Amino acid sequence: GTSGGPKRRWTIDDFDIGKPLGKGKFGNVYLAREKQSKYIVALKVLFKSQLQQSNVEHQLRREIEIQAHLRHPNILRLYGYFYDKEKVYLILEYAARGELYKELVRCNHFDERTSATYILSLARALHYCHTKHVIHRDVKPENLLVGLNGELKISDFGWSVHAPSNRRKTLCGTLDYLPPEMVEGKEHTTSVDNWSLGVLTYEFLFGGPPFEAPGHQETYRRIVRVDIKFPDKPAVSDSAKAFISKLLVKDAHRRLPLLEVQNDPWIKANADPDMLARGN
Ligand SMILES: Clc1ccc(CN2CCN(c3c(Br)cnc4[nH]c(-c5ccc(CN6CCOCC6)cc5)nc34)CC2)cc1
Repeated sequence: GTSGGPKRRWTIDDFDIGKPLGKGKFGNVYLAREKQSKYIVALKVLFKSQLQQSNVEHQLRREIEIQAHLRHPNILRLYGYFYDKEKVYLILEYAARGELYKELVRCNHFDERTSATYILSLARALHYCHTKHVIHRDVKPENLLVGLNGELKISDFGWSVHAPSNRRKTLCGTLDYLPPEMVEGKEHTTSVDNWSLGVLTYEFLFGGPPFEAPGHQETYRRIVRVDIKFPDKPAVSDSAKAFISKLLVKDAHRRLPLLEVQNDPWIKANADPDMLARGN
């Protein structure tokens, strides 16, 4: 593979380009194969013109800087990058089973065992990031990919920063995953990811985020009030709801620490150890 080898200068001619895996605002992601090693990768091709127009080059530089240094089974690897006159290319790990949110849309919601297994692996990956003072800040289904053995991979560190931070996350995307301190533009630290883990657990079990509302204003209000409502359908255990309530706490210091997630009764009763053993 391309693990830790000498930093060589890649060019597009080193790769056979395959089918597009998806299209985004700034470019596309292609299945690709490195010619010499025959290694399969995902090649994210970004247009410099688009990046400049949206003034996100600094964000891309941070994404590259952060993701290149992270090594964890549940974090999508960034093997390297290169650029030419018009484009920037990111050489990324290929996640064989694609984007998790498409799976969530397809089956509406996940069962408690699947959800607990995913959440425990994410807690481990986020704790690893936090030991390196990296906050992801954008943990949502769209940024989760599924590997060959069904293991989760956190991708897209475009919004990650070094803790602590008061860097405004220009609210272009959805507010749904942001904790009170971020929607209020206050200083925030690694515990924003603990909050997002609670939002994600809710979305896995109920099929949608907890503070969803028609407009930004209403979502904002529901977040800062921590206005959680558990619907009757689908039926979800009280211990799962108790787990969610330990993470969706307004006071950032009182959120369940990521290292404590593995000791939570709901997680212990539902997370699948083999799944986790397989480097998940
Ligand atoms: Cl610039 C930009 C362009 C597009 C996107 C949205 N996606 C971000 C994630 N991308 C992938 C990355 Br990065 C790494 N590995 C991947 N693997 C896949 C993938 C893998 C397999 C499939 C095929 N499906 C798998 C599930 O069953 C039905 C068939 C679809 C997508 N997409 C990615 C695909 C594109 C984000 C940013």
